[in-house]
Amino acid sequence: MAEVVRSSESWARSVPSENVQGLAQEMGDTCMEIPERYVRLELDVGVTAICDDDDDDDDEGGSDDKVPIIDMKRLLDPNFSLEESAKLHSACMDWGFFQVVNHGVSDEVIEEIKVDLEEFFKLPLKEKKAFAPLPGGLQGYGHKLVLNEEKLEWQDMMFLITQPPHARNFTFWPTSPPTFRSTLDKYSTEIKSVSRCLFDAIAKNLGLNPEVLCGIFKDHQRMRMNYYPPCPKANQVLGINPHTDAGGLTLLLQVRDVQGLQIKRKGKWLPVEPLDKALVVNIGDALEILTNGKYASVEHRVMVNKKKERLSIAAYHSPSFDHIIGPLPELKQGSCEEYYKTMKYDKYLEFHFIAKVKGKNHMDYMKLNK
Ligand SMILES: O=C(O)CCC(=O)C(=O)O
Ligand SMILES: [Fe+2]
Repeated sequence: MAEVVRSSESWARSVPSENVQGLAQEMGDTCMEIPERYVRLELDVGVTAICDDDDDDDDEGGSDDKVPIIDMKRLLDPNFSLEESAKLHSACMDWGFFQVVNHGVSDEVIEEIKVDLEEFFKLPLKEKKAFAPLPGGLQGYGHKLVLNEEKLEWQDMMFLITQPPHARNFTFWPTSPPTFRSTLDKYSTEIKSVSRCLFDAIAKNLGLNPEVLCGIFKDHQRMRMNYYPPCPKANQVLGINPHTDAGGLTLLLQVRDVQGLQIKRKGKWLPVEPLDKALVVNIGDALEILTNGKYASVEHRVMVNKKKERLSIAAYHSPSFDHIIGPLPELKQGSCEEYYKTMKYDKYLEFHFIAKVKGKNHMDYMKLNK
């Protein structure tokens, strides 16, 4: 096993990971078994909730097995915004996940980023390795954060800090493939403005000054580009382990119409159906803490497909490392108790990434009286 590289960011450790794309190819060519380090005998695929396309529940409000859909055009239209904001509020409280349509990211940019991403993962390994992180760095192709899982994840990924000014400080950025880089620039800027709109609407729903949330989440955007090769024994591996996202809001684009993302809902795993051009949005731990638990970060994982590859891009919007995270004073007024500890975000991250945790257990540590 590769040696752990301690990054310049105190909370993060990353290890060079195996090239899973190559491994999957080799398995296809030789009919070899899945290496033991990937096999999850305990995988509870049996409890996966069924997503029934034919049920009569309407998407507008009632369905309990489909992630709510928020229409951003309606959210911004004075004639419909009250109604759509209420939908957003209940999605944040009851689901922690929703899909956003009419989000304003242009079709052109979405198409470009999808194509560039597919092209990148198609490159020969040698070329992709040119984008491996420098020693101690986190950004680039092939390394992964260590989450203390003994079993490996069935995926390759590239991790980038995309939002200036921080992006400028990192070595990967100036060396990224030029077309990819300009597409990412456009995509990250457009995604950033979608996240601003959402933070704004969320702040209004919580009775906060919009500047409060936009201020906290204004300049940290990271992207994780995920490539999940097919696996003949797809039910025995995991593309990504059950986890919650650490930050405020994650905006995810699923590149192809291949199901894989599942969220924990009422004790079961529920698939999130890919919806053309929609962004899947979820609440992260920092927003759960800031809202004093009113909005919850929800555990999710990724299953892989037997035959098809799957790609996604997750854009995380997080507080800066030295930001103090705790329940916002405005949300603990009156009789409301304070349920979470207050600490610097990097201290929290250290715990999120380094503690021996699984799924969402680490949030227990953040709760008071535990
Ligand atoms: O690929 C996906 O659908 C989800 C990825 C994810 O959860 C993440 O990158 O944090
Ligand atoms: Fe995630």
